[in-house]
Amino acid sequence: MSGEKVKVAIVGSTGYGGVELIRFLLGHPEVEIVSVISSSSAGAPITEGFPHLSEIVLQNLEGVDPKAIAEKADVVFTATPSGISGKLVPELLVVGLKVIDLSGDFRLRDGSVYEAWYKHEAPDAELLEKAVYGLAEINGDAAKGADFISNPGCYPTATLLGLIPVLSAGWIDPKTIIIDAKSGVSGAGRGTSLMTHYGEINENLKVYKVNKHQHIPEVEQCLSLITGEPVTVTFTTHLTPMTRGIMSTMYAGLNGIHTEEDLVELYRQYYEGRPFVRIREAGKWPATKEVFGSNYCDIGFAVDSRTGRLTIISVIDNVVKGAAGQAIQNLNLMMGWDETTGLRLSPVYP
Ligand SMILES: NC(=O)C1=CN([C@@H]2O[C@H](COP(=O)(O)OP(=O)(O)OC[C@H]3O[C@@H](n4cnc5c(N)ncnc54)[C@H](OP(=O)(O)O)[C@@H]3O)[C@@H](O)[C@H]2O)C=CC1
Ligand SMILES: CC(=O)N[C@@H](CCC(=O)OP(=O)(O)O)C(=O)O
Repeated sequence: MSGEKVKVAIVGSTGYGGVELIRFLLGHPEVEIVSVISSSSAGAPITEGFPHLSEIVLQNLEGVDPKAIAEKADVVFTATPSGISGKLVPELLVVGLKVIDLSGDFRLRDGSVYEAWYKHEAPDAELLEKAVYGLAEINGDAAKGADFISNPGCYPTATLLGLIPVLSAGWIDPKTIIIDAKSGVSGAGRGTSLMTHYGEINENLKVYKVNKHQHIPEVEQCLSLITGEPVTVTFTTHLTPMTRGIMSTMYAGLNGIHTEEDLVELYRQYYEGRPFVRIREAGKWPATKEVFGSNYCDIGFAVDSRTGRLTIISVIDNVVKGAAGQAIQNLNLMMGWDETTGLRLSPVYP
């Protein structure tokens, strides 16, 4: 790159994913943010809605104009809702931008599956084929040099990182997988709703989208690629009264006898050289606070020799590893940089 910084733009910069991209990219040594984009507040300083960025981000918000973005930027992040990205991304690719999309629009290979679960018209099959699914620890090689990456969903990131090593090893029966996942309210984005406002979620725990969550086909698509045959899962999502964090607790029947120590060794080997996945020692389980504000995914295990079942606990910060952090990890892979560049922040504690 001859010492020049790569120029990045962010569409959806006024959402939770977009603002978190700004926070991390400000500390990234290889990039410069050249444009923060909003479809509804173009012309206003970003600090009007986000005073915490006062005297840090000086630009005004700009409108969504692919040609104008291409004149300034090399890479664009689309932190936009599903249904919007599907229409916008083709316009950004055609003007020569590299794109990293945070929405669900390009994660599913089969457009008819997307339409069934997301209830939007699917993007062109050619683009669905072209999009590299950016689960960095699993598919990082495909991201290297790519010009279009589809960032995984928040729940699938925690869930797949937790399940793939043991499924690849053949130690669990894929027919028995049950996933019980919980998210903080920022997973629903910045918009207000009856689901997430204080009086509704404070001191409350809610189950939602049972057997209907749009991340079910994404998890099944990836697990089926691992086993080579269709895998279906029971996947139940919960909303918890916290701002950030996902805990995915997964259950499956074990094939044969494997101890917690065996699992720790299997996972440490599988993720060797992948600094953002941390495996707890046997008998220790991670908590969401231990990854808060960071790009880590922490995983722990419990084997129940009485029932022959394995429990896997995987935690991430949904806004970081589940969205903006992983998107930057994908930028690093795309550009051939060390995957940790700009992401070496320890979790915020307490
Ligand atoms: N929050 C999370 O934990 C995660 C989110 N995601 C995905 O990332 C994406 C962004 O999520 P999040 O930041 O939480 O969502 P938010 O609702 O907080 O933000 C979305 C942003 O998109 C912008 N937007 C809306 N309509 C348009 C449009 N027509 N054209 C351009 N921009 C538009 C809005 O900004 P404005 O009105 O200023 O244009 C808004 O700020 C979503 O697809 C989400 O599913 C994925 C993983 C985790
Ligand atoms: C707490 C909460 O509401 N979380 C959201 C996650 C949304 C998301 O990541 O949606 P995409 O698939 O479009 O990326 C949900 O469960 O729908």
